[in-house]
Amino acid sequence: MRKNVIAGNWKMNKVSQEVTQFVDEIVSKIPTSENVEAIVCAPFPYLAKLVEQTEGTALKVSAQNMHFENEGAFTGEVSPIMLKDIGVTHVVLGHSERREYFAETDETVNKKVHAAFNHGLTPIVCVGETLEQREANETKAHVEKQVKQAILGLTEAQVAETIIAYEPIWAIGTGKTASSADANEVCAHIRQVINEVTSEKTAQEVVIQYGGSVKPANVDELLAQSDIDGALVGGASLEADSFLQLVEAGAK
Ligand SMILES: O=C(CO)COP(=O)(O)O
Repeated sequence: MRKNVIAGNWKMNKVSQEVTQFVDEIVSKIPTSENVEAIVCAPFPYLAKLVEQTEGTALKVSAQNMHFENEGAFTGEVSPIMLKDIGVTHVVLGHSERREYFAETDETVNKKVHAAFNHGLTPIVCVGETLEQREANETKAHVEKQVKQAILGLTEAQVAETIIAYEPIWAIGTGKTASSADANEVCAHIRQVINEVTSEKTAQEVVIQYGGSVKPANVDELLAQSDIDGALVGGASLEADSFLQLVEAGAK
């Protein structure tokens, strides 16, 4: 059975003292259930400290981006080797904010997914449509293209380990959540695409999260859907109490 992966994407929020306080408040309370995996996706300056603070606990630490090269003249970038070196386990790739503001493309996402696996990091690959695409009935075709490009060239075992986050762009930070049925329909389509590219067995193993205004009040209904296996959460992951409630919902 697939577990729920609840990942809190802090985006560009929190300073050192807030990071420490967050961890202190929740680390001993994170459920150790086999049904759930809890991850915080923090800004680069706090990753090493977070890895130390969460050592031996059920809370995992993710970066929000990385470069695909191992090293070199890429001023301002962080490599997969560096993330692995400090003990980070996951990396968010292709978030819509990176695609929109930082020229991330399906091609660079694919390179980064390969780099993640080459260095033992688990990628959380974000896909999702704009409001215009949804209204033009292009959601499934768009998401299908993003997923296919992201996993291009991976082995079936790597596809099975990839976490996919379906985040409709119009639902991010807007308070608008896709209805659980609509979200599930797209997540089921993603699973079908993976089935076509790999196999039914692999498609059944892949964790597919929903993201976009997830909060304690709507998480149960979303997680009850057949093809939603967790959530990638922005705003509601910033408060320790609210993040903990989301993880507890995932553990049920
Ligand atoms: O972008 C998101 C997580 O990556 C979603 O953000 P919100 O939960 O704030 O809508």
